[in-house]
Amino acid sequence: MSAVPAKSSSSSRPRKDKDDTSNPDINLASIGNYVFQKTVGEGNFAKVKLAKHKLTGVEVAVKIIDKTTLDEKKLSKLYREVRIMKLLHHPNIVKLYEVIETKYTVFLVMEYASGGELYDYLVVHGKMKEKEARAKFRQILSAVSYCHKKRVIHRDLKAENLLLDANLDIKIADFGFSNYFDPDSKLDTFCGSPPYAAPELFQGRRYTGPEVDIWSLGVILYVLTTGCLPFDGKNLQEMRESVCRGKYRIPFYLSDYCEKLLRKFLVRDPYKRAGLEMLIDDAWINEGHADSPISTDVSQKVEENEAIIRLMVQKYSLDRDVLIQKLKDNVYDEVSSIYYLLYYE
Ligand SMILES: CC1(C)C(=O)N([C@H]2C=Cc3c(O)cccc32)c2nc(Nc3ccccc3)ncc21
Repeated sequence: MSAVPAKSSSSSRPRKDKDDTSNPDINLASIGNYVFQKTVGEGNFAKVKLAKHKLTGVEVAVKIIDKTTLDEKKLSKLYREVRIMKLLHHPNIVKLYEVIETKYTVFLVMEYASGGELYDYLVVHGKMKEKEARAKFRQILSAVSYCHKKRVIHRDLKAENLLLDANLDIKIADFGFSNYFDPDSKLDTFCGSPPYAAPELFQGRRYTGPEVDIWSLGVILYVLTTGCLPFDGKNLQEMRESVCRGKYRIPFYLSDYCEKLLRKFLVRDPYKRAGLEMLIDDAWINEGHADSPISTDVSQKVEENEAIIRLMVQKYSLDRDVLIQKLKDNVYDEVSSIYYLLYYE
């Protein structure tokens, strides 16, 4: 039971040829105030490099997107991802510090989660005891309900997209499939990775939004506590049948409260599936946390920190009013990024 499942790819995208050198930005050693160190990840349309901010020394992760490989649709999805990242300020969601755009490339300067993927953590350490799974799951739940309160759905929640920072706190990454939702209308794009996808997505049904993230949260809870996927299959057809049948094994070692919680998440009928507001006072979620309910409106909205502003004005001879106005306007440039890096450090 403890064999952690194989990585799930969110959707098959054509690999672009590696050696196209039409984009002069792709192999830069630095960009803006950031010096690249090593490659942390490579996707089909983006490369992520570890970098260091020259002025503050803070380590960041820079997502480098080669615009020349994107068509109109993908480009608008990229700008939507950036708009959504600018909206989200939560301790368990990776932060966006700065956006640098050239003719060919977009550089998203973001928080670096040095602990890597929760997926890899499970491969190394095996399933978690319920106490540890609860601590992680509470952070995930807090971040996802914060997104839903902002009318944002992630749509690709999975162990591979849950990163860990140096303190092993959760940092939700990769909002590439995220979107806004309207409680009174339906979305119909099939997103996410099959083992974590809700039955209605396999059935091509339209959905409101939050309910598909909630299904994925149920799968994540199962993976955290058992180290296995609840639904599996040799191919997409088998996976689809397994998810739509909705039957999964409950290992003997799972507590009753944990089993009851799984049953609230993994409900095939999206209209019967629990909403996050109901789950916040679930018995398993609150075991040992009676005095500290999950705070869902944890907005780390950046307030003006006088000490940091004064330090920046003196050390980098920046104009105080210009800096404060940038923070008010939610700007993500080389000046405001110094503030964010010092503020969140
Ligand atoms: C910018 C951002 C948010 C991002 O896009 N990635 C990529 C890159 C690799 C990867 C992945 O393996 C899974 C999800 C996201 C990602 C990041 N990876 C990290 N740390 C890390 C450290 C060791 C191994 C994997 C990830 N910190 C921040 C980011």
